[in-house]
Order: sequence, then structure tokens, then C-alpha cells
Amino acid sequence: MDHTHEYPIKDVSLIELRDRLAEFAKVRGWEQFHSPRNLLLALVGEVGELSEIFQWRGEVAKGLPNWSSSDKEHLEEEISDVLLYLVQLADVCGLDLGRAALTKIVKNARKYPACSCPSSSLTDN
Ligand SMILES: Nc1ccn([C@H]2C[C@H](O)[C@@H](COP(=O)(O)OP(=O)(O)OP(=O)(O)O)O2)c(=O)n1
Repeated sequence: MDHTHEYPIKDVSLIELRDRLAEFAKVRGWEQFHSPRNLLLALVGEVGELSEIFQWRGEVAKGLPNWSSSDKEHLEEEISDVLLYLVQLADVCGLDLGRAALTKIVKNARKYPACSCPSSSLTDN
């Protein structure tokens, strides 16, 4: 097992992340700073950090077969920061992120109906 992972949990809910992050902010007195705009800016900053990991590498194969474990760990951290700020942003906006995302998937499916076409269908719009 990879011991850099403290929580060998198979699945985690957005509700659990939301509640744990709310508690994290509360016990530090950080709720005052976690306005929608501040969280959005923090999110964008973390997207930048995530992008830096891929910057200058050229195209990267799926599964990241040639990446070192420390590069992958760094990626895990930055991709998590993006998720954690996104979850907090949705929370302070009063949104149910999981429900909103599922609803959007349904809308996406209506907009882009499944077909037996090859990938060229992606460019037909
Ligand atoms: N006011 C804050 C500050 C941090 N965090 C949490 C959310 C992110 O998961 C993480 C971000 O922490 P850092 O700002 O220290 O960013 P990094 O972990 O990316 O550190 P660095 O920028 O030094 O690489 O901490 C938070 O919820 N609210």
C-alpha cells in the first residue's frame, strides 16, 4: 500500500468533503475569509498550480506511466486542492454540488445524444 495515503477509503461523498471542510474552516476561524469570491480566486489559483505540473511536458499518456511517484503525489495534492475549493465554493453559494452535477450530466446527455458514430461526432456541432 502507498503510505502517503492516510485514508484508504474506497469512495467518499461530496457531502462528507463539504462537512469536513466546513469544520476545518470553522475551527480555524476562517469562515470570515471563505466568501464566494475568495474561494473562487483560491480555486483558480489551484487550477494554475495543477496546470504547472503539466506545463512543458508535452502530451501525457493516460495513466501517467512515466511519471515518478513524487510527481503523481504532487498531482494528487493539487487536483485535490481544486476539488476542495470547488466543494467549499458550492457550499458557501448554498448549492448541492452532487445534485447539480448529476443534473448537468443529464442535460449534457440530452444536448449530446449517444450514437454509434465515431469520435468525429464531437466536432459536428
Ligand atoms: N483559507 C484556506 C487555506 C487553505 N485551505 C485548504 C484548501 C486547500 O486544500 C489547501 C490549500 O493550502 P495552501 O494555500 O497552503 O496551498 P498548497 O497546499 O497548494 O500549498 P503551496 O501553494 O505552498 O503549494 O488548504 C482552505 O480550505 N482555506
